[in-house]
Amino acid sequence: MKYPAEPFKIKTVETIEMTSREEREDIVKEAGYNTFLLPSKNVYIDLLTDSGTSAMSDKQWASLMIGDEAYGGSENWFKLRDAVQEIYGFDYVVPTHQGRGAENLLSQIMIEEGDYIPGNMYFTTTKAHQELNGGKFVDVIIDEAHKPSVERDFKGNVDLDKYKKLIDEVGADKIPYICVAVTVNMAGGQPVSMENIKKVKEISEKHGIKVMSDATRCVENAYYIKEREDGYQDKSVREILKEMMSYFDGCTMSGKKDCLVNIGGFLAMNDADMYQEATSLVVMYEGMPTYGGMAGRDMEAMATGIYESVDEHYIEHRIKQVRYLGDKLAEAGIPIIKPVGGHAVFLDAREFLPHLSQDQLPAQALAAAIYLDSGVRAMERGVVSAGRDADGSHHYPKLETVRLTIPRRVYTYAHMDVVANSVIDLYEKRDKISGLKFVYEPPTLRFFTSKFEPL
Ligand SMILES: Cc1ncc(COP(=O)(O)O)c(/C=N/[C@@H](Cc2ccccc2)C(=O)O)c1O
Repeated sequence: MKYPAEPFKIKTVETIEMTSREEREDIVKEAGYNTFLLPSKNVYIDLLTDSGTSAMSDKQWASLMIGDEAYGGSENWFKLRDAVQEIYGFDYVVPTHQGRGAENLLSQIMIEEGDYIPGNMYFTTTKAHQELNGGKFVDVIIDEAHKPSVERDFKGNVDLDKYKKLIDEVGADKIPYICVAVTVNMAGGQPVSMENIKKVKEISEKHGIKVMSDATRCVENAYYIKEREDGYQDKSVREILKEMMSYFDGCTMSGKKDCLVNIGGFLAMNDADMYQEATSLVVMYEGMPTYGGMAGRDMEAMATGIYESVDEHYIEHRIKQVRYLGDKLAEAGIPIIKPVGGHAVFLDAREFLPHLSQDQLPAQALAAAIYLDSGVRAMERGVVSAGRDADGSHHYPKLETVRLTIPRRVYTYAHMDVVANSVIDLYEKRDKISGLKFVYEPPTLRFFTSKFEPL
């Protein structure tokens, strides 16, 4: 079915309020035209992120009642460890409070000053932790990933020639690992094919380079392999996911996405020595290696969510609900990144607002305009998110986008219609949208807390 009905019935509801246009003008000004700084109570449909915003199932809520809050050896820890071993296939698991906790551990363990970390397009926190430990991120994604209107089945793929060229240039001994994100968030939630993962593994093994994954949205990636890659149509998403992860030496996981929980994450690996290092480090940052910054109840909920995330009906609806919104916008001629990704529809702000240069912060301006128009909250994924280069100038990314990020099991198709209608109405009066300028800019990860004013 092109757009399947929600494979769940609603048992608990959380009412959402609609503000007036006049109220939103004051609210967005108070938030410095930064959607991260909007009070949740003033947001009608919240598409800021799919991180930590999923609806938990009744079974997950029941998990909270069997939280074993023992400081060491919590029963919930063993359930989480077993779930990771069974669904992803890694031998060792170190729990962390969320993805950044795992990125911190991995970067400290694997990276030395002057190392190079190739990856399929940057992600803000991943790159920040790599650089914090003296590493230099090198983008080895295929060129098409930086071209919004170019359609490819697997736009998240690694460009194998770029990867091999980097190895030849800097030497394999300066590359502790390649980080393959599945899917690629900043490219528009674009997947990586199984064939590409296998080839990356082959090249890496030849040079003694480890292959790590940012597995944050790996179930969505597995669904695209089932849908688009020859030889996988008759396999279950669960089987595809297991095969996919078998080519990695380990992964960082933000459980707040595909694992369907509000908090949680882990670092997984197959190497016993690396596990030993990680367990001695985790106590510094997250707590015992049997809770890693999570309560027992959260570990239980995550173990349950891991099993639910590979349910065929759940993941089919998840992907196709996002596609529904993307298709509606594309049919109306709205410029979006194509093909539609797994977790969000990305508006091409450069095409949407051709009268604004990147210095006028088009994606930030468009996100603020959408909130003003309809109370829908989106996220800027352009020059503001990209930050500044070492010489202090803006880092101008090729992609200047606004991300409409769909939480899992939260909204219905009717909400998608509200979002689509608002964006389409705004597009018709897009020339009225003015640019923004910084009035406050923090030194790192500026998109979270910067404040702006209309030009
Ligand atoms: C591919 C990938 N890898 C790691 C992480 C970190 O995981 P965590 O520490 O948040 O659990 C994330 C988090 N993505 C969230 C939240 C976010 C984070 C930074 C800037 C904007 C938004 C988002 O995309 O909305 C991710 O997408």
